[in-house]
Amino acid sequence: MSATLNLPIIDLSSPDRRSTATSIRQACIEYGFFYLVNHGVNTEFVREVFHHSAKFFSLPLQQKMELARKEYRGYTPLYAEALNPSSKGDPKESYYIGSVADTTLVHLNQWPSEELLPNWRPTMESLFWKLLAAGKELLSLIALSLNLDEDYFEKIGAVNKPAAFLRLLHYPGELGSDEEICGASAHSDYGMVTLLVTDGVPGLQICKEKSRQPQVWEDVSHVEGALIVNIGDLMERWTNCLYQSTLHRVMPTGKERYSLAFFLDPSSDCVVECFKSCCSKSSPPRFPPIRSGDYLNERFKVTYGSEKNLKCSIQSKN
Ligand SMILES: O=C(O)CCC(=O)C(=O)O
Ligand SMILES: [Fe+2]
Repeated sequence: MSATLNLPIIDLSSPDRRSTATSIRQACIEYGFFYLVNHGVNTEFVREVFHHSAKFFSLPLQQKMELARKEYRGYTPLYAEALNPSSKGDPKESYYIGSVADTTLVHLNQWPSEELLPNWRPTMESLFWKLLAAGKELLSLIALSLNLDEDYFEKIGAVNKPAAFLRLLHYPGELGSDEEICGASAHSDYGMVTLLVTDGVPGLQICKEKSRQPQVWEDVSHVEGALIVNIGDLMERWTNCLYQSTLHRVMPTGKERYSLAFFLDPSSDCVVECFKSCCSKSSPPRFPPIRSGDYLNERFKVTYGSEKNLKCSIQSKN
């Protein structure tokens, strides 16, 4: 049995931005995870999105494979992805939608036809825009929490062409509850922040101290109407490990589960180097500066193996 955490709840629309920023700082230092409420993505709409997601995943495999992932966009079948590269592949299927905000790459997205799944594409595009808006608003508070100007991520070019991805996930329930098989194996996310929408079925767990052995896993419960936010590896590098990109996984419970993960990553040309407010003489930068696109490319390659056209899929062409 794992303990259940009481993660902090952050109110995105609170007028007291200073105090919200202070709570974000505490949450990111202690957990690297928190709940986000009043984020502008309403519960009714989320229900509709899950309905559309379930419709797609219930199509015959052959039909789903017609939209098989290319350029990191489209359908990924069961076991095709290993979030932990030493695992045999995760028992989940997913569907990736690349940034609809990036005019140079938006054409790479694949969509089921309107005849097959009416209103599917506009619903997913609408979710994308809503999560992008919430994510950008959150980033301004994260900047404040690091004693930076609210528009700092804009100023350094991190969000002008964000390499955002929306991933629809489906964990089939019938695969059993073998302790050894995770729905999503232990991993940290790669980029800035992830906004996660869950359907109420449990399974998500975090390990607060990744280097501690044996690892201690704690359950993250679903809070109706809240998004679950977690810090990614590039944010950890930016903050010199002040903010944790926490290890997490999804354990099977025997129940079918759906989730929606929105990865908000920096524009590929943005150079990620330790924020001045996060290093000092006694605490020098732990990581060399790195171009976001190069870093993400490497991480994608390890997770998905060598995928053709990997480079052009996540690097914007200027
Ligand atoms: O499905 C979930 O709850 C988590 C998914 C996740 O961690 C990921 O896709 O990176
Ligand atoms: Fe994740």
